[in-house]
Parts: sequence; C-alpha cells; structure tokens
Amino acid sequence: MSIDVAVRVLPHGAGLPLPAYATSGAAGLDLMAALAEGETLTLAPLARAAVPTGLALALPEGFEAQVRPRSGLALKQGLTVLNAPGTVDSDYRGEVKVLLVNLGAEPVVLARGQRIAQMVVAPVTRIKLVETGDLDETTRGDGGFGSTGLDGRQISR
Ligand SMILES: O=c1ccn([C@H]2C[C@H](O)[C@@H](COP(=O)(O)OP(=O)(O)OP(=O)(O)O)O2)c(=O)[nH]1
Repeated sequence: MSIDVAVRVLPHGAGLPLPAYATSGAAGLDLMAALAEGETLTLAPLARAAVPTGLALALPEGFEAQVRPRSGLALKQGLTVLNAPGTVDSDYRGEVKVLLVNLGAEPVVLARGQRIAQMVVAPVTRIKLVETGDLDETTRGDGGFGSTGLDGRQISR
C-alpha cells in the first residue's frame, strides 16, 4: 500500500533530500537532521535534544507517523529516540522533530543531513470506550507482569 502525504519543506530543510525508503522493502523513511550548514550538535552521555527535520506533514486522517530509532546508531553509539515511538498526529502541522537521547558512554556529534531516525506511517484505529462494570472472563484474567514466568518455564498458577 502506498499513500500520498503532503510535505512542506521549511526554510532550514531546503536543500536536504526528502526522506526516502532506503530499500524497496523498508518500512521507515530515514529522517535527517536539519541543522544549519556547518553547525554541529553534540549530545553528551545522557543528554537529550529535539532535533529539527525541516519538514511539516499533513498526514491523512486515520494515519499516524511513528518516529523510531535507527538500530545501527542505537547499537554502535547508544543514540536512540527518547520517546520511541514518537507519535506524529494526523492533525499536526508543525515541524516534525526527533527527540534523541544519547545512552552511550561517549558524546555523539550530529551534523546537517545526518540520518538520525526513521519514520513509519501506520493506520490508526480509534476506539469508543463503552463503560461496563463487568468484563468477560479469560484464562489470563488479571495475571500480567511476568505471571507466565520470566525464565522461559511456565509457572503453574
Ligand atoms: O517524536 C515526536 C513526537 C511528537 N511530535 C509532534 C507531532 C505530534 O502530533 C505533536 C504532539 O506530540 P505528543 O502528542 O506526543 O505530545 P504531547 O506531549 O502529548 O503534547 P500535546 O499536548 O501537544 O499533544 O508533537 C514530533 O514532532 N516528534
């Protein structure tokens, strides 16, 4: 499935390529840091920042965009998305920002055009809550948070 999504390139994003899928089967488009030419942003260990992408979207109603980490950056540098997955609502018209946090032991230096995260567009199911005093019974019931065992073995309850 492919849908058209309107994108507005903000002045500081001009000149950067539009986000694109890296392969024909990629789920996410890579988002780039729209820092100023020559500007760098250094994230010290445990520091966080809202990094501009220079892009604003008009997602169709019924869709969201999720801002997710790139696994290579996470594994190699400890750089990840603080609020993963970040949620871009379909009615949001502001700049898409990537909230990064450096969980690594070394500072991470970002520059303009660096691919910092990926964006996955997904359908959203909205629900209508129907209040009741009586939920249907299930085998799990209220068991959770490790109730089925934490070491690969089933615990009988
Ligand atoms: O990683 C993110 C997360 C959010 N947003 C933008 C798009 C989203 O539609 C808006 C609001 O996000 P969210 O609902 O997560 O923020 P909130 O803290 O609940 O604020 P609000 O009260 O504005 O909804 O901020 C981003 O650009 N990047």
